Amino acid sequence: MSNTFLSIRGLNKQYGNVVAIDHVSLEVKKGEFMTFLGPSGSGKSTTLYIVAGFQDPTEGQVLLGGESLLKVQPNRRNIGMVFQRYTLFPHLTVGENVAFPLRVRGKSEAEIANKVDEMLKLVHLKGYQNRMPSQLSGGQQQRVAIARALAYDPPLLLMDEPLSALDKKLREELQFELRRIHQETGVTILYVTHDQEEALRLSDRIAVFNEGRIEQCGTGEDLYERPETKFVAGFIGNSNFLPVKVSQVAAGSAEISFPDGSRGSTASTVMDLKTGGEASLMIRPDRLTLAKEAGASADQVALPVTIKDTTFLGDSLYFAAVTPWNQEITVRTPMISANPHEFSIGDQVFAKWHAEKSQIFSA
Ligand SMILES: Nc1ncnc2c1ncn2[C@@H]1O[C@H](COP(=O)(O)OP(=O)(O)OP(=O)(O)O)[C@@H](O)[C@H]1O
Repeated sequence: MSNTFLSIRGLNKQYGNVVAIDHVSLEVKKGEFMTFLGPSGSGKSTTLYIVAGFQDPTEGQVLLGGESLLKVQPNRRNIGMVFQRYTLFPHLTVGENVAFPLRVRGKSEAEIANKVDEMLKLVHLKGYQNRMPSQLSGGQQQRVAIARALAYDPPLLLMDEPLSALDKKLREELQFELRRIHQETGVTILYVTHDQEEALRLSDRIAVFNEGRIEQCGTGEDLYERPETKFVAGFIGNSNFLPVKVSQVAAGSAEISFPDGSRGSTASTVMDLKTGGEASLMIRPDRLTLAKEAGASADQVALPVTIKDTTFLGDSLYFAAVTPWNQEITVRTPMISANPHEFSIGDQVFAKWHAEKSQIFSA
């Protein structure tokens, strides 16, 4: 890729017998907001810390602008960093905190004053210059940390769960701010989170980590609409996984049967799908509709279900329904196309979906 800015190649890190990351490779473009998303212990922080220089890889290479980063001392890497916990100097004012990296780099007083002003404006904390960190809310402290990290115009900003210590409302506010700051500065960001909603809101692309590997890297839409593994399908968005038997495989489609004998098809296949084999069919709750009659068009699948619960969620209706083999599945219907009183608990109805809206994975 010619416009690659940061290149992570075959990174491997072992702590004794523990493999923290296993041949992680990734190309990041200049100005991109790239998020590492994955469960606890999946290797996100280890990868970030190797880029930062806090850890050395057992194997692999990291290039920034085509030059190896691994040979450069951490304090010379010119990379901005923001962590989960507020890491401001408690004895310095807000202004002095932001000025700190500039002082270390020997900038002139005039330059420092200008930059501190500009940065506090950027994070919407104009006028807070003389406050002490202890006089700020958690969200404000993180804004100062962001201002400090960006003060010397680093080409790369690393953020390790920077919003996870904040309550939901503040977190959402800062997510919005971060997007704006990213757009205004054009800085390349590597961001670590285990919150999929946060990842979807912020990122240009998301690398999904699982057990030390990147399972898939793509836009939020790629990951939601075209997950390549069952793990990604389950980790991004909500999903129903139905056990199926494969009765026929053709190019780009498969005939399947469900445990109650009902038949259907799916417009997706995976490499190791075999006729007669077991597989898992994934359908998003928002791709399912409920109907009183079975009548389905040729490209639709209709499964008999019994409604177990209905919930009004304001913008949508949520149903829990039980299949003939006693599996609970969920259906989500936007209010705009729903009549809240059409279905009741105990109703025997049909859950329908279009074959191309489902995806099959080896079981
Ligand atoms: N210093 C260490 N010594 C031994 N094992 C470690 C060390 N640091 C990390 N590990 C292990 O490496 C694996 C990856 O950890 P890492 O912190 O990168 O995951 P993570 O995805 O960032 O998780 P979290 O979201 O909990 O921070 C885990 O199994 C962890 O226990």
